[in-house]
Amino acid sequence: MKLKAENLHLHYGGHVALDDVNFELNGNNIIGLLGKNGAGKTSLLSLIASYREPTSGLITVDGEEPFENAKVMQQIAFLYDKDYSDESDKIGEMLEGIARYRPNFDKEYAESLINLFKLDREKQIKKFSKGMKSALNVVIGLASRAPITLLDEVYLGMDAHLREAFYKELLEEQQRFPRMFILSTHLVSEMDYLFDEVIIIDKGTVLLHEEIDTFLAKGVTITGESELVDQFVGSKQQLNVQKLGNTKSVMVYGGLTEDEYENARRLRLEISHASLHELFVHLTKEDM
Ligand SMILES: Nc1ncnc2c1ncn2[C@@H]1O[C@H](COP(=O)(O)OP(=O)(O)OP(=O)(O)O)[C@@H](O)[C@H]1O
Repeated sequence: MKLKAENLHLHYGGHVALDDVNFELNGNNIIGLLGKNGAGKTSLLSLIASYREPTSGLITVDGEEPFENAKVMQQIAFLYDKDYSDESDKIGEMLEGIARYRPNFDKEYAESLINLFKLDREKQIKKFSKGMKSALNVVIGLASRAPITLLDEVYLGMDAHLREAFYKELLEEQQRFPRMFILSTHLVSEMDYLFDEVIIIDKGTVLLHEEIDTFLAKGVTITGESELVDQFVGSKQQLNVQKLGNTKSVMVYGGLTEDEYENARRLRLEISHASLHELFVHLTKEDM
């Protein structure tokens, strides 16, 4: 499926939550949607899911706008930290209801996920713990097999074991039934291996959208004797600098050429790649 945002704006009264957002997503990839608190991730996902209408600009799914468009809405599953405090149904009853409007919903798969996450079939959903409610969202999100699945911080409250089970299941499911997943997260270092692409949103605009390998290749840390590091770094964009005695470590953005790698070896400088977490933190810090 093709998901396209063109000059997208969303205002809440006088507050600008999304400011000229543009991107195009094609194909069956897992996309990490990263941004600091309040950057606009949930706002963007709610436009894609047609929970809201853009103030201006366009969001399209295979050329069609999702807002109040039943055909497109069926193609998109949006799972978020929903308030289940009035939900007196048990899990079986709830999934029966969902299966009625989700054409690809796989009940057998849902049952296996309920077992995997050890969700209590006899308990009312409103009595689930926070982690269980999140696991329920994962069950709905995966078993719906919607062509576009949006998971907004869906791990909230899940303990480390549950999260690991979710990540493993997501990757296996993506092998079985490839589709587009967009995952918003603050657990960048824990989830980086899941992503094929990354979108970083900052203050309501898209700071970057890249394939993960291309992006990661751009973040390089050079460590060595201070003067040599300074000489090597020259006018490159510096994301972070650390000094210890006469040793300096500089994280640069933009990647290195083969000649530069060779030069670094000659100067006995140590080169390492920055992690997604490091790149994200330094690209979005306030004084950038
Ligand atoms: N219903 C609303 N009314 C007014 N302002 C809102 C509303 N929802 C969000 N905002 C504001 O819009 C901006 C973007 O919020 P949004 O929830 O999209 O960010 P986010 O990136 O998902 O944040 P977080 O990581 O904290 O969940 C924030 O400044 C927020 O305060």
